[in-house]
Amino acid sequence: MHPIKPCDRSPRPSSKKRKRRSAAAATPLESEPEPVHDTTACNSEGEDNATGKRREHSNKKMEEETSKKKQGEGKKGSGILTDKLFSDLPISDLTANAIRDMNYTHLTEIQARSIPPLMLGSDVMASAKTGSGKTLAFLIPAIELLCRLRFSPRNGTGVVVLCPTRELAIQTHNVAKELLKYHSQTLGYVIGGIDLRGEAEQLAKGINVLVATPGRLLDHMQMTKSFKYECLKCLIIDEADRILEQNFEEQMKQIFKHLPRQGRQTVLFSATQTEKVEDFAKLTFGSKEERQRTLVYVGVDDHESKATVEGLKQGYCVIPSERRFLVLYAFLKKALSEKKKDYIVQYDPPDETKDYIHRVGRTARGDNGKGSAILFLLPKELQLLIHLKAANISVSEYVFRQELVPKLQPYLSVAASFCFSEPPKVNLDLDSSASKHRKKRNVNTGRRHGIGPSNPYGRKGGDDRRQFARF
Ligand SMILES: Nc1ncnc2c1ncn2[C@@H]1O[C@H](COP(=O)(O)OP(=O)(O)OP(=O)(O)O)[C@@H](O)[C@H]1O
Repeated sequence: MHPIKPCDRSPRPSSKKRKRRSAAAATPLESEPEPVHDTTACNSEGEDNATGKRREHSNKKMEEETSKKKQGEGKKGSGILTDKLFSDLPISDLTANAIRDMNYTHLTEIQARSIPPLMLGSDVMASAKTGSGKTLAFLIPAIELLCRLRFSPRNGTGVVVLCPTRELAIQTHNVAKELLKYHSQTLGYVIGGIDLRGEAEQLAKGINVLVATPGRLLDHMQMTKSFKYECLKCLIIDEADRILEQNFEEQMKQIFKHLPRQGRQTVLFSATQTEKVEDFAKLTFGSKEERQRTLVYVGVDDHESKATVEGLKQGYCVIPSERRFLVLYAFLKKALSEKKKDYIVQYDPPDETKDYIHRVGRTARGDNGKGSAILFLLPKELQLLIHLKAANISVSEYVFRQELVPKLQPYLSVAASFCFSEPPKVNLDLDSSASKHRKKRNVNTGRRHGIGPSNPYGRKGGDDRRQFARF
């Protein structure tokens, strides 16, 4: 079990003391969290009515589902699942019931290999393909840790999960919300693009599990006085490879300076093992020698030759730039008419192989996940395939079947009328000076965005250094 300092296990105070302690919630915390006096915490002694009812309900549910689960035990998915069961994990009933509600029975490999060392309190550095179940792998032990320590809002933040993008932070927050369903611990996120003051108000109330993007976390560390993180017990860095790519390195250094190091567990997860992740590990865990003494490595795909998942079909299609939009439009329209989702279409190539892996990793996720990804390439971009092959990613040529061509034709002609040679005449009846100016400009240049055969990405002159393929 995770080492708990003696003060974490101090006996539960009387209800009088409890009241006094809550009244003193505004006083600064000592370096260790106070024991939490919330009777809904995961211990079985002294449970209140609400907990009793919940337990009764969940026991009933458990009984109902035991037979169901038993039937399912023998038939774990043939994909990423192992034969290890969540019901065999030494976790609280509260987490176990939430997992059952999520309909998960078997652990994926990354979960089976990283949850045990994380539950023991080790620092862990793990990598596994996208869509292999990393989120639960780090969230379950982190939530269990706070549950065991009986964290409550007045203890402030006990777990920080850092994500490279807002979208990922929200996804992670949603999974944490499901896992915390029966727990008393609080959850929240701080991400860029949202009102700083509103977030600060939430932080002041005490967020135990905080999902954050690095820049915004640092903002609050520097500016939000009511943000309490002195008792931080676990720092999780998800998608470490992408965090460094987004130029968060300086912010990460600052964050490490602010965070308490003593008694803190550090966890680093990534989808790919790259030099950047190695650099990050140096920053996070110290030199290689230091790390070898204390760190647990979990490399699920180390023995695997394939960088992408089994259920993913990957194709590429060479299309001259002036037809790319037409093909995209036709492709999407057709997919929509057939009610097909989830296709990953890469309209332009990624800058690096690992970006490719991350993009296609948005489909064929989870156990036995199936999906398709198609990559549009200009003839001169074909050399990207050499880089992909070097990383053991095989992408086969996608040829539009002859019988598909007549089906695509109506869409192609609609798309052709959009922004290519003969735009349709549409009177928007907007007579503002801005629209007049726009009309004038359109007449002069033909294409406002400047995209054309000689400029497929709409580059605005030689100095335009926005992200374009560099192959
Ligand atoms: N034990 C499990 N059994 C069945 N499905 C699972 C299990 N664990 C996770 N999943 C499902 O697998 C999918 C991918 O999980 P998750 O998002 O955690 O992957 P990931 O490795 O973090 O991916 P990425 O690197 O792209 O963020 C999700 O849809 C999730 O619901």
